[in-house]
Amino acid sequence: MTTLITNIQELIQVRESNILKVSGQDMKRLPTIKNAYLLIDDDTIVGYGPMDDCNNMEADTVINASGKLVLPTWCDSHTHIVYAGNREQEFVDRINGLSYEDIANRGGGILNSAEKLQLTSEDDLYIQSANRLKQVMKLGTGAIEIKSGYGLTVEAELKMLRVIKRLKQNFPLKVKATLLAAHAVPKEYKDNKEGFVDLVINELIPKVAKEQLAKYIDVFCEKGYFDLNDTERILKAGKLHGLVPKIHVNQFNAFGGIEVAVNNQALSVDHLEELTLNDIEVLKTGETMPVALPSCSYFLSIPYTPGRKLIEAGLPLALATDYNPGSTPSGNMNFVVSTACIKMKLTPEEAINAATINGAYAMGISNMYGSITRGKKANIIITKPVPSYAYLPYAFGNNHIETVIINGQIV
Ligand SMILES: N=CN[C@@H](CCC(=O)O)C(=O)O
Ligand SMILES: [Zn+2]
Repeated sequence: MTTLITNIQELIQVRESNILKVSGQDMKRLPTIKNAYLLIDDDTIVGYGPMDDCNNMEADTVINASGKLVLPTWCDSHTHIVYAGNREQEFVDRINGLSYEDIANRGGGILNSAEKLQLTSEDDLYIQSANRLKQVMKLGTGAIEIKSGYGLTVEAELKMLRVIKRLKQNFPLKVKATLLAAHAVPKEYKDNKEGFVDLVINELIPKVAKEQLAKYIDVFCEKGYFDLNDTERILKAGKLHGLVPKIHVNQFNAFGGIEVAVNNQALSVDHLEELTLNDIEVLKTGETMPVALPSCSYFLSIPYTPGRKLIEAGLPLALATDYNPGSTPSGNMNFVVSTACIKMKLTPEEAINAATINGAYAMGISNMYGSITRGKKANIIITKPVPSYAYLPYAFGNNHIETVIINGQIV
């Protein structure tokens, strides 16, 4: 089955060669073709070019995209969309003066979500999560990473990962699973964090690896959660079982977690709201993708990741939502792209590169997703009529998407 999209006002993020990420100055460049066509065969991009080259081309379905833009779907490389219930009461508590830390210290936060999740059946958890996934697909997300981490027991973590597996089987978009093995110290281990890290290393990681329920291993490396030694131990144990590190780090404090991640060949380091000059130097020594989560900064009123500094140091940058019930109850990549432009001073070109090809890199899938390239998956967004691609982040909060195509099919 072939689909031909014609008269595209501008085809965005066209990459002739199959590059895996863009860094530094190159992020300012967003290759496009004006007045273009795009040809899809089944689930694959097979052709594109100027309309002048589209004469007499035939297809089973023809979509006229006159006045509209076509771009690759968003690649959201950091989410926690499998969760139970919500935490709007904590939101109100923060409005009334409590901090995220105060709420965590009194047993709320991640521990609150873990309690809810442990009491929720696997089927109910699946239904709640599937609804969120449907919603983000409509918002243009065509590839997504989903973490565990609200289980905090071996059984509840496995339940989360089995739900992610079902989502992967039942939805057309690309799903990559991460074992967020150490997200918070469970109440039962309050005075025995070592014991919990031992459980993660000796039981949880081997079980998850044996059942092939995750590809990546994550730790919340942060004061009051897991320190450098815990992080190192867990990443090493994960690697021994074939899991690739991809960690939460530098959200509230910068104390060397990035170095641990880079030394363990992490695929990405995520958050980085706090960043030292040394962190930037360390990042320059490896292939780890820095990932910014601007919706989290927005929601918690914490600093934005200094994306400009990273890009000006020649580094790449990816953008993701962090969709979760505590710090970012939103999976809207369009808002993320706008907020990166408005608050982090990324140009529209940089933000779109960060949310497509670099997001795909942060999931290890940029060979097949994240750009308009022959042979890549036909995952695309067709916008409503808009004047230019800069209009997308500019007119923030509006829905500019008309059609989302995933694996060659309209969703
Ligand atoms: N920071 C750690 N984990 C999540 C938030 C978890 C929560 O508050 O439920 C995050 O990435 O922001
Ligand atoms: Zn997160």
